[in-house]
Amino acid sequence: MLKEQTIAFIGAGSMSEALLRGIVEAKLVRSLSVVVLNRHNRSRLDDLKAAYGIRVPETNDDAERQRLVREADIVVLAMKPKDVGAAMIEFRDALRPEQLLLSVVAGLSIDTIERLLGRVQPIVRTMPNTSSTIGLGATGIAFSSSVSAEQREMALQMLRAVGKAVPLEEGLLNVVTGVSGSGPAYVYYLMEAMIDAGVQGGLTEREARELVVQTVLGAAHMVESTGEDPAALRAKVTSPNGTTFAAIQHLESFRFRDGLVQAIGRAAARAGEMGDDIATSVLQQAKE
Ligand SMILES: NC(=O)C1=CN([C@@H]2O[C@H](COP(=O)(O)OP(=O)(O)OC[C@H]3O[C@@H](n4cnc5c(N)ncnc54)[C@H](O)[C@@H]3O)[C@@H](O)[C@H]2O)C=CC1
Ligand SMILES: O=C(O)[C@@H]1CCC=N1
Repeated sequence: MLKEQTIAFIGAGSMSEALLRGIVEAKLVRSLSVVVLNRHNRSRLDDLKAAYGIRVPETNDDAERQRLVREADIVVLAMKPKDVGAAMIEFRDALRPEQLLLSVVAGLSIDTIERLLGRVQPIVRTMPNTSSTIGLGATGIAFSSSVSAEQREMALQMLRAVGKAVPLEEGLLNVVTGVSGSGPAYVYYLMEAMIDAGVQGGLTEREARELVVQTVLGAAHMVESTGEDPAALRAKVTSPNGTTFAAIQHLESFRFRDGLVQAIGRAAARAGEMGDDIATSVLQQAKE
């Protein structure tokens, strides 16, 4: 049961905050069973403690940080990919073989963690997105072979506290990174362009923003609540030789759809490259 677990977050950034807020507010855990560590920025920890009632280390003492990680049932890795090598080396000796490691780090593979630890370990590799902050995240989630059924359930509960979580083979997490991990940025990019167009046409920024936000919200809800394919819904907006038809034709002349498909492929490939870089640097640092 998640409620009886202690959870240590390594890294106090936006992804950690989204996840800890979700599990604390849903009362899936006792707030005092959650501890958050951060490399720098003590005031960030104090703010999280004040907001969610979680625990933070009392000192900046390395031994206390190690102890807090050692004592946890679940350890969440939530630092930037560039910092993961140093963090894994810092906490390697504190980690116990039965602890569940849950990573949100883009590219960090189960294999890299297990090679660094020199053993199999229950590991959950996830790829969430920033909409987790408001409970509307979309997360791909993969499990190492030694994750127990109970640990699997607890990890799913944690991620489902901040949105939807889809269990997948680990090999699919790079494409998930391209589709939904980075996905909010493509939608914001589209929204930026739609707002620009409205302003260029004479709307105020505020008017354009209000109309665009509602359009995007409405379109997402339409797909969800009707269960229809986006293509079928698009066809209903598109009158023969009308305005939408003209706009889509123009987008097609720029190969917009192909461009987006290729962009997502590029993001997925980049996730793979980042994973390779992390593996090289983590294993190199471990040898030094
Ligand atoms: N931003 C996004 O859209 C998404 C990010 N991610 C992944 O989430 C991870 C975290 O991202 P953010 O929360 O945006 O990062 P962030 O930079 O806001 O926070 C990371 C925190 O970790 C701390 N940290 C670094 N090394 C540490 C150590 N050894 N001990 C304790 N704390 C340490 C840093 O001081 C920093 O405060 C990244 O690996 C990223 O790939 C995953 C999905 C989506
Ligand atoms: O841009 C990045 O690398 C991270 C991973 C997914 C979203 N943001």
